[in-house]
Amino acid sequence: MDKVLIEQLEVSTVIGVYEWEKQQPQPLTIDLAMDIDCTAAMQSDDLTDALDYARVAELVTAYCNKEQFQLLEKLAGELIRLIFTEFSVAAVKIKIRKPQAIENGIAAVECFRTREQMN
Ligand SMILES: Nc1nc2c(c(=O)[nH]1)N=C([C@H](O)[C@@H](O)CO)CN2
Repeated sequence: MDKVLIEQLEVSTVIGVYEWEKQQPQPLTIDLAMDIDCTAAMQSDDLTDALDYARVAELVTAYCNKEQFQLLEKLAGELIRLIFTEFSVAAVKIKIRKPQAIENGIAAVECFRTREQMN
């Protein structure tokens, strides 16, 4: 299966289980890999036949700006659901890094779901 990727998308959102984390947004970095058949775009050279990664990035960024969750897992699941709702992709892999979570490393969550798994 072909994939359209977005790597190291920087967003800001209110996320965390502790009270101090709920007071202000913090940075996250998101990688997305979306399974989609690129045959039509290969042949036509037309953006309307492609998954427009710029639109996906805008949607994900706007969603993170307005929503608030405790867990990275919840945000990952909601972003996967949003992408399936808005775009004709067959599967989504998402990795969300939370650089400020731990002092001596980078915490992250990675999730993969097919469209069927989310139904
Ligand atoms: N698996 C997870 N573990 C933790 C999360 C999370 O979202 N998923 N979140 C926290 C806290 O919010 C932490 O980031 C504060 O430093 C702890 N563990």
